[in-house]
Amino acid sequence: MLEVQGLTIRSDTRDLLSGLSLRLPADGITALIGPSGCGKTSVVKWLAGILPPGLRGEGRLSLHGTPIPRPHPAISYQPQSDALFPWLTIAENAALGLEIAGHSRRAAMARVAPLFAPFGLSGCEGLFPAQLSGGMRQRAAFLRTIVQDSPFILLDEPFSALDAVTRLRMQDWLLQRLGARPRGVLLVTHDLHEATSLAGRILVMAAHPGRIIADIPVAIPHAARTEAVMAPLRETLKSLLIEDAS
Ligand SMILES: Nc1ncnc2c1ncn2[C@@H]1O[C@H](COP(=O)(O)OP(=O)(O)OP(=O)(O)O)[C@@H](O)[C@H]1O
Repeated sequence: MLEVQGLTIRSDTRDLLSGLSLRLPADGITALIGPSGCGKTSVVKWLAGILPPGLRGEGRLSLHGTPIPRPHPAISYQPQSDALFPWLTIAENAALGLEIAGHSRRAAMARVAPLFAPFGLSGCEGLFPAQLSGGMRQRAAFLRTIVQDSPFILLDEPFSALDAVTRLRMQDWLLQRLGARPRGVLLVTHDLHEATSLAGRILVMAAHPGRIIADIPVAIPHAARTEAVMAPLRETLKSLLIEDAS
């Protein structure tokens, strides 16, 4: 269990978040939804230890009850922008997280190689990020994050640039991968279908200041999450988001 307690994030002019607490179980997906600007990205950036200049965060982070520093090797992060290095090939970018974690380049490359095909990136290994579409770059960034061994993963709108079919494919792939090798995922998304089809828990944030206004467990097995079954939950989430905006 990864636990954040009493997180406050301030800019020079205001408190973006005030006293936010959340728990990320070691298994399954927790979705974080909320209106634009409520602070979702700031929460994950704080967790990843890379809050930008201009923002200051204070809070406690613990792993299985023990306080840990940020950044921490137990946590990997896929930012909203793909953050691929333009001077590295797609294969080198994809392998980078493993190399930083101590794997040799050869071992890291061998580990990422089988994932290019399922990610629709076959033949792109030797290309540079500028030669790929936005959706392809996002898949490469997802590959780089997911291939790492860290038990907790922060995904900030990881599929936002993908077409509908590729997005569904990547979502299925993520569920299968987590089924085979459980990890704790915090998924920031604006897509209520994505949240309700993937998450075991949905945290709803409100703005001014950013805070969590609902923590909703989703106990329905993934195989049973049809449109009709999940529609009432999506309506509940919509009402919470609309109530906050009005
Ligand atoms: N470097 C910064 N300096 C000052 N304020 C910032 C900085 N980065 C973000 N903010 C402010 O923090 C607030 C929260 O931004 P954040 O990106 O965390 O929201 P979000 O919920 O992830 O939004 P979105 O859904 O649009 O991605 C916004 O009001 C934003 O203007």
